[in-house]
Amino acid sequence: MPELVFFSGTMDCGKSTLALQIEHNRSARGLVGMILTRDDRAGEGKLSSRLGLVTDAVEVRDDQDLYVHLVDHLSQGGRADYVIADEAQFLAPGQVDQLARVVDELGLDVYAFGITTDFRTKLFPGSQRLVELADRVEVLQVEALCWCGARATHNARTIGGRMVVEGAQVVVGDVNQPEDVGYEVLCRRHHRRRMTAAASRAAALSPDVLPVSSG
Ligand SMILES: Nc1ncnc2c1ncn2[C@@H]1O[C@H](COP(=O)(O)OP(=O)(O)O)[C@@H](O)[C@H]1O
Ligand SMILES: Cc1cn([C@H]2C[C@H](O)[C@@H](COP(=O)(O)O)O2)c(=O)[nH]c1=O
Repeated sequence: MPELVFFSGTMDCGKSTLALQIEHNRSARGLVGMILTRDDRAGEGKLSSRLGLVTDAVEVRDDQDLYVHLVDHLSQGGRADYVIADEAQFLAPGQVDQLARVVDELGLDVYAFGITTDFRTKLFPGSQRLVELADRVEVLQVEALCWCGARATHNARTIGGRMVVEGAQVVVGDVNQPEDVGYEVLCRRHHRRRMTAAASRAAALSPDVLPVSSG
């Protein structure tokens, strides 16, 4: 049975790498994928991984009907044996419904990849709809780690190196960007305490935590 699968995790946990591996393994067996993405850091119409791999993709527009896109493609003689949708958190909920229709009515597997929650720990609308509709939600096995060594479960946004909890939901960016808008993955405990790696280092160096001299 064809499936809608949502591969989810924090930023930097290997989602795009897995998307590219699925694409590689299937195309090596002669299958043809329709690769969709939105706002990849590598630029328009790209699906890229931090391991350096990149492939061309269809850049999804705000108002694009993904079911109609697939039907048009197939009816014009194009081929699509499966669909990969990266950065799926940026899809509109209606576009996730259209992907479910691609599975049910066109009989194609759809593999969607994305982060579940934003820097405020709130669900992205597209991810919420994927959790609601997916046949399976898979959490990636290669866990990203918080600076403390615990499994990273949340995404923090930093501006000029300081963690923020207010702002626009969507700001394209990367981890390890302390000068600008950046992101850092944290465990829930340290996300709640707004304790990034830099903040923990600063706290360790603070005179407040040095031993008090008895002399
Ligand atoms: N230099 C490196 N050597 C080995 N693995 C790396 C290196 N750089 C990044 N990675 C791996 O790539 C992962 C990020 O992959 P990517 O597909 O870009 O993540 P995502 O799409 O989830 O944000 C990291 O968690 C790490 O496992
Ligand atoms: C947490 C969070 C992330 N984003 C953006 C930042 C990146 O451009 C993508 C995630 O990409 P990745 O391949 O999973 O690393 O999402 C955002 O816009 N808002 C957020 O709250």
